Amino acid sequence: MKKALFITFEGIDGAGKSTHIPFVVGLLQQAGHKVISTREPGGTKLGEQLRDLLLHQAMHLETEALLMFAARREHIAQVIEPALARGDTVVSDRFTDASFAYQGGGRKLALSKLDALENWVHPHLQPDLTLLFDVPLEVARTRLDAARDPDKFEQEQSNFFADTRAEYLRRAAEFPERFRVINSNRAIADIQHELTQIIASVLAA
Ligand SMILES: Nc1ncnc2c1ncn2[C@@H]1O[C@H](COP(=O)(O)OP(=O)(O)OP(=O)(O)O)[C@@H](O)[C@H]1O
Ligand SMILES: Cc1cn([C@H]2C[C@H](O)[C@@H](COP(=O)(O)O)O2)c(=O)[nH]c1=O
Repeated sequence: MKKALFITFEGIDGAGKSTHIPFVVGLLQQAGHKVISTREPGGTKLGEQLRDLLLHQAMHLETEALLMFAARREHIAQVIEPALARGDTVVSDRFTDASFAYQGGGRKLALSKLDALENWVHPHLQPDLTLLFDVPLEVARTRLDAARDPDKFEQEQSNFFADTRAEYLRRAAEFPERFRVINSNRAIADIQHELTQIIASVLAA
């Protein structure tokens, strides 16, 4: 049986991560994995309701962090852990690194509070692989402007995204064994080529 993997996609809004999820899911399926594709905040009925609040309702930064982790608790219990226990591979569009990057880096919530929430909600669960799609802020902004109406996070100023991006890169340096930083300011075909190599090396390990 294939080893079940937990793979997360991260990056600032507009970095291009969601564009590549179907491609990576396809690579994993070709290798014989049954794949559950999901997202945060969300992934469950309650999580999607919380997502709607989180993306559209102003709130205290600690409320925001707590709701992110409440949605995550449900997501882990209802989707992620059962899938991994069945032997399925889970691909999630964002996970806890996003809380460190957005609530910690962007909003300046103390990282010790996020450590405490992480240790409470998933003390023994970490992604096997985190793909961090990295782009300069102005590239992400241009892509978002062309794509859709901005939600609460996407309306933030450039210093918020600079700090969010910096925290993502800091975590990538802290956890090099699971992070791969992908230069997402390239043609989609070039990024797919690199993703093919990364997934092949993870599957071969
Ligand atoms: N390499 C690329 N070159 C040009 N455009 C791209 C590239 N990657 C993605 N895009 C476009 O940028 C926009 C944002 O992409 P996408 O939705 O994948 O970003 P995201 O990182 O998932 O953002 P969010 O987190 O806000 O959902 C889309 O219109 C997409 O087609
Ligand atoms: C999991 C998580 C997400 N966020 C933010 C990041 C994005 O702005 C939105 C989700 O939108 P997407 O288009 O699906 O990427 O939520 C956050 O601030 N903290 C988190 O933990």
